[in-house]
Amino acid sequence: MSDRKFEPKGVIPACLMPFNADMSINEPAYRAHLKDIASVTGIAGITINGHAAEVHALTIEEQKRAVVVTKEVLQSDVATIVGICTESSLEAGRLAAYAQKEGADGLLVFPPAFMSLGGHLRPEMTQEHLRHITEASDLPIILFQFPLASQLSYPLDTLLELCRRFPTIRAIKDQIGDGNRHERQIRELHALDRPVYTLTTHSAWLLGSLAMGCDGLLSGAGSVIADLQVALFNAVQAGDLNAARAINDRIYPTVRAFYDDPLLDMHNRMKEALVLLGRMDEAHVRPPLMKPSAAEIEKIGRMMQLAGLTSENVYRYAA
Ligand SMILES: N[C@@H](CC=O)C(=O)O
Repeated sequence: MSDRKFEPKGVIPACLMPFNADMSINEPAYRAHLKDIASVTGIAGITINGHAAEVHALTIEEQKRAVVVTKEVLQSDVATIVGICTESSLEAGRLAAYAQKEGADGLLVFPPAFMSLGGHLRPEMTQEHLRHITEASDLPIILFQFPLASQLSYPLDTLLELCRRFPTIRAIKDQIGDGNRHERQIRELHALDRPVYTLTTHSAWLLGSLAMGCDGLLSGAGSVIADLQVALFNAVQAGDLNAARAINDRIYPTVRAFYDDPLLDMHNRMKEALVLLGRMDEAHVRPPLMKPSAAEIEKIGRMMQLAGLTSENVYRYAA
């Protein structure tokens, strides 16, 4: 276990998971990718086993192996936040305990996907899920607040009650998708007796979201543009709107490359971008994700050019 107490705020990129053509994990490429992200000055940690790493397509053994490999690469230099994404609360508890034993610094807790069939009407089920996790581990938790449209988001009252009941919830990763609700959540989480941070993952409108008072961001796009995200966050924190808008202009073409419909291709496209930028040799995704079309890969290349990103400056562009 790490001896540092991790505070989940600031810029926390979520890494990708490189695969070989036969769909096995490309461990050397994963290690190199982690090193690239970790080389960015100013990040607060790296999230593994998240959407960006195609966690839905990783076995439990692969998720555990990813924790071990990540710790070998990052050691105690950069905080490791482990996604806990499983349909089973028992499995979630076991994964959380494993992550803590292997030295992780925090957990990113996903809602079980089957809860979309009415979980918002049974808040006690979410409490039970979190009970299993918090009894297995006392690591700081980032609770993933899904988009309203997903039917997996926690109603505001439920969210606040979860934060009151489970003191290790220290932040939410917010993808609620509605600006009105987003701002209200930020304010009400800050107003709790034990304030809870908001890490935005509204990666398609980061500037607006950060300006509402977020405490940081946790985004898959950090696998490619972590340095620009750090620069944007710092400019917003400093209240320097002109600088923030200038950085946002550099980020914007990458938003079009990664986050245009259909959203589920976002991390798939980031892999293609890293191949185009010379940071990954190959871009394979596990089905049901499928390789973007040649036309889309061409668009990704064009957007990287528009953003000014090159193999020489990627991860250093904001400097
Ligand atoms: N918004 C996230 C995806 C959700 O986990 C991202 O930007 O990668």
